[in-house]
Order: sequence, then structure tokens, then C-alpha cells
Amino acid sequence: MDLYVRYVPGALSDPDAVFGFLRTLEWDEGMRARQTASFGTPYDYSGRHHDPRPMPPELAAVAGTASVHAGHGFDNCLANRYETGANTMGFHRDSYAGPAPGSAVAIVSLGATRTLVFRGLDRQRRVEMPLAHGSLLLMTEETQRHWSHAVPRADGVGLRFSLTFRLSAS
Ligand SMILES: O=C(O)CCC(=O)C(=O)O
Ligand SMILES: [Fe+2]
Repeated sequence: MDLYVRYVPGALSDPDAVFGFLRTLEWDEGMRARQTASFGTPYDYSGRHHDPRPMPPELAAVAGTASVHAGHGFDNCLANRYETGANTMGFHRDSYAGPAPGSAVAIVSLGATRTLVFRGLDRQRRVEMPLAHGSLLLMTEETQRHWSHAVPRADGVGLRFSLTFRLSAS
């Protein structure tokens, strides 16, 4: 299957404010590769359990923007903090055990541009997508079935956050 994702540059009206807000958050340092924080309906990720925590208004507003593009709401936000280009995310496919069938996963990027690499499960194809400050990327369930994605190491790159939004099935 061809890669079908939708990239919306400049999706956020005030990305600098969201970036500033994210800098004030407390981050979970339990993962070596990067730091995380979870809001809304918990979504178990990399075998880590998150307790339910309400989405702060700053993130609920971003979820609202993502909803307009996705055509459905989002009730979970998993935030990732990549302090430097040495912080990474390995190849994986997002699980649909929790999310509603047919719903999209949205990635909102703040701060330094990092490249999201898609790799076909046949390992024959590779597509690189640089994700800019204030951008939104939508991925479908179908995408997850045929492609994995990763945020590889990048030299000389500063702080970057990603917000991944999901809609839970129940
Ligand atoms: O940080 C990113 O852009 C990727 C995030 C991601 O793939 C995830 O949280 O599942
Ligand atoms: Fe992912």
C-alpha cells in the first residue's frame, strides 16, 4: 500500500505559546530515549501505564485544531520531549488496541524540526517527512498496518516536542 498521510504545515495559530506551555510541564523520565507525559483517557504505551489525567486547556485547544482536520475528536494526548537530536523514537507501529477503529492518530510538532521516517513493512520503501514547528500530521489505521515510523537521531538539533492525539474506542 502507498503511504497515505496528511501533512498540514502551520496548523497551529500560536505554536510558540504551546511550545512555552510544554516547557513548564513535568516530564516522566522513565524512558531512556526521550521523556513523555500523558493526558486524557490513558493509552498504554510501550508497556507503560499512565493514570488518567485531565487534558489542560492549552492541550485541549490543540486537540480541537487537530479534530477539525481529522473530522473526529481526540480524548488522549501523549506528549514526547526530545531534549536534543540524541533523543529518538525507534521504529514502531501505533497500536489500535485502544483507539477507535478507523480513527486517525495526529502528531503535532513544536520546536526543532525532526524527521519522521516511514518504512514499509516489506523494508523496500522509505519515506522521510520533516515535521516543522506548528505542523500537524495525520496518519490512518491503514498506514499503521503497512508502515512503521521512527524519529531517528539528528545531529546538532535542539529541543522538540511532539503531541500525539488519539481517540479511544470506549
Ligand atoms: O515524535 C514524533 O513525531 C513521533 C511520535 C510517535 O510516533 C508516537 O508517539 O507514537
Ligand atoms: Fe507512533
